[in-house]
Amino acid sequence: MAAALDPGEEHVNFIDWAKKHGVTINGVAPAKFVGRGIGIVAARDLKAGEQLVHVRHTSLISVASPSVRSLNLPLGASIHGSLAAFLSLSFEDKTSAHRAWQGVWPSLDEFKSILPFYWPKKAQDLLPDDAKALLSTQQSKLEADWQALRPYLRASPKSLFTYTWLIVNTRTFFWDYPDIPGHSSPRLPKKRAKLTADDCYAMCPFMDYFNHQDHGCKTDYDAKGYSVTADRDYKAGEEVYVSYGPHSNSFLLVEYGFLLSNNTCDFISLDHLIIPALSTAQAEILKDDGFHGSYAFTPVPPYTCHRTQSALRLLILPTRRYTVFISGTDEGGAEQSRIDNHLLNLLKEYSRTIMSTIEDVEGLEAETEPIETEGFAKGQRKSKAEVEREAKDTRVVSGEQREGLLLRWKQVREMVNEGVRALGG
Ligand SMILES: C[S@@+](CC[C@H](N)C(=O)[O-])C[C@H]1O[C@@H](n2cnc3c(N)ncnc32)[C@H](O)[C@@H]1O
Repeated sequence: MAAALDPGEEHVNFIDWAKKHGVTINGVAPAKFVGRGIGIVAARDLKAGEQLVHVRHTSLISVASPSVRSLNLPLGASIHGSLAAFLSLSFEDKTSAHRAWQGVWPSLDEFKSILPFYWPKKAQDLLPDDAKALLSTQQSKLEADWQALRPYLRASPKSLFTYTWLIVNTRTFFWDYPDIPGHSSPRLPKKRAKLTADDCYAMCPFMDYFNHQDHGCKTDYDAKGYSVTADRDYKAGEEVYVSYGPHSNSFLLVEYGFLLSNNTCDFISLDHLIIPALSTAQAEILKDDGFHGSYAFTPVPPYTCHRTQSALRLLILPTRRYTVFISGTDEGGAEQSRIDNHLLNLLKEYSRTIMSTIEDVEGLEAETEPIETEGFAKGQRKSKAEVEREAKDTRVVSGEQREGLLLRWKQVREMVNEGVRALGG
């Protein structure tokens, strides 16, 4: 069991604040865990089914909260961007009601070492393709939100907006406003029937202390608020997790800044191996049929999903054989060995790329000591020397970043090797 360490004074203050602001805490407490920041520990033996935390709905920060609505942010701005704008303005407001909560979030320096968003370009360029694609989407969304919201941010710098945007990215929970009655209310960001997953999240005090495992405690919500219930018995001192969803390690790395060593939801994307091999006509067919991209390979049977099987069939068989396969009139058993063989060759080719990429990552010059930088998150203005150090920081790969890259590539190599073995290669 990993040691649960004293989290520090600011967390004691926050717990006091949380209890006075609608958070009920039962048998758990925040603690520091090496390599995972703060997490939640069982403060006594816990029984399966016990409610561990309840957070009153009025304590959440969502775009329906009166303090966010009072900013009159543009209706067209994304929910993610609007929450980040609210947090940026709160950070600069010494009288903000959320100061005790902000004080327990990770610092900018912590984000810089773990989130690929802040990594030097040469380290970002060495991420696996699926992680690179996720990072590029993240960068575009953040830039679009900054452009839409900067006129509303008074003197807030982009660096602060970026930090709060990433706080929202790593610390929100799904929330579809069950406490707001009716189909259409001025407090809802859209008519209820039109809400998408991107419209539905909220910051949730204390709940955002829980670290992730692929299986964890049950999280639930209703009009009264959010709750966490023990999924099994826990011994005092054990870390208590929730699941953020069935995410691959590439997703966890880019969106949250960590990798699980044993992730039953892990997979690799084959998009970069299949999509470039498609002709324009084949790509159009797959787009029309809703089968373009997201080709997953898992290291356990059945290894590939229906989308991957469909794309491989279109790629190497006559189009009519693809058509009967996707229509379900023929399961394609007669051609399965040709498909498997093609996949085997793709995996072998990928295996060679992985070997040379691992050499490139090992060759990255790593700083042994992380460079200390002070940020606005601690309410300080930067000196010229600090600004210069930060500029250097963006070019130097830290030992932690290099180790993260190396670990991810080794996990990818293991999954590819498993595929090669399973396909008889
Ligand atoms: C919702 S917060 C959880 C609390 C956070 N650890 C903290 O220090 O405040 C999500 C962040 O926690 C960290 N995290 C969550 N689960 C983790 C895990 N299994 N291993 C390592 N870090 C984890 C990541 O930095 C992630 O971005």
